[in-house]
Amino acid sequence: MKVIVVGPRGKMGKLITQIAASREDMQLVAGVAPEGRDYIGMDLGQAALVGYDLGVPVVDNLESVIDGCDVIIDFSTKEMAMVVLELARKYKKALVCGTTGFSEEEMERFRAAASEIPMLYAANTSKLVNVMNKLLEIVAEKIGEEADIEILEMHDQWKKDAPSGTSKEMGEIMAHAMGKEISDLAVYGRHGECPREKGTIGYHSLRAGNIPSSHSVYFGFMGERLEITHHSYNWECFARGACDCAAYLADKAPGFYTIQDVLNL
Ligand SMILES: NC(=O)C1=CN([C@@H]2O[C@H](COP(=O)(O)OP(=O)(O)OC[C@H]3O[C@@H](n4cnc5c(N)ncnc54)[C@H](O)[C@@H]3O)[C@@H](O)[C@H]2O)C=CC1
Ligand SMILES: O=C(O)C1=N[C@H](C(=O)O)C[C@H](O)C1
Repeated sequence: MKVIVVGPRGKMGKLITQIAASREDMQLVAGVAPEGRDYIGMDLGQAALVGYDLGVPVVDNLESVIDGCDVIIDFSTKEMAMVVLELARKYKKALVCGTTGFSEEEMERFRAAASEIPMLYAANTSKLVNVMNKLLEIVAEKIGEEADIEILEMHDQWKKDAPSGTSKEMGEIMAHAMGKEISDLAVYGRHGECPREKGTIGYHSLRAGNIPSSHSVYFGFMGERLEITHHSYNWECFARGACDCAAYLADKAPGFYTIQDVLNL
């Protein structure tokens, strides 16, 4: 499978490049970085600190290399992801997008592209987060109406979006399990709102140092609470998952795929 990585010097892009380079089922064909970066034209292996040359370049124009790939892996910014999406559609290339921070309209563009290309969107490519999502679905279905539900997520100081894509997805999963729409339940940054409004889901975001990612969901009852938590120690679990998603698309027809399909959850 021939792979292009967008943002190969980013936290995720670098790891994805390193992991893809180590996989026998993948061949990297280029990295795509923003115009003006001093590593444009450099070997992708050097730029992404793989430790050896890959014999393919980092370019600043996706369109100049897109013909040579089977799949594009995008963990960049919401602006660049939209550019990548349109080019993937134009050239009929499979796309894995793990970028977060999109509006509902932008998410709809990913779903629309699925009639033309194999499209996999995953706000979180960690296996254990997606197992946690299954647990949340069960718990919300059983006790969601009774509990005060609060989501707390922690990330590094550089993260561009809040709340995290994962926490938004967790809220949606729980709302659906309760037969509701998250737009009717969500309260962002609850502090200040007292007493707590019953039947809502609160979101709390904390940004500090280089915390890779933590998500906790609290189900508050009278006299007891249930907490379900995932911590990542670094970003490797997400990068491995991203490469598994790309490999999953190898023989797929156009359609909208999710990490749940990849993990068979
Ligand atoms: N789905 C998942 O499991 C995960 C998703 N993410 C998401 O992935 C995204 C990236 O996260 P990080 O790697 O931490 O960010 P980062 O800031 O370290 O990397 C972003 C990369 O995108 C590149 N980029 C920006 N504009 C570009 C353009 N016009 N052309 C080419 N490249 C461009 C930057 O040069 C940079 O290398 C975020 O939205 C984050 O929330 C992060 C971790 C896991
Ligand atoms: O930016 C990150 O780091 C992460 N972003 C994703 C999100 O917004 O949920 C996934 C994971 O939490 C890491």
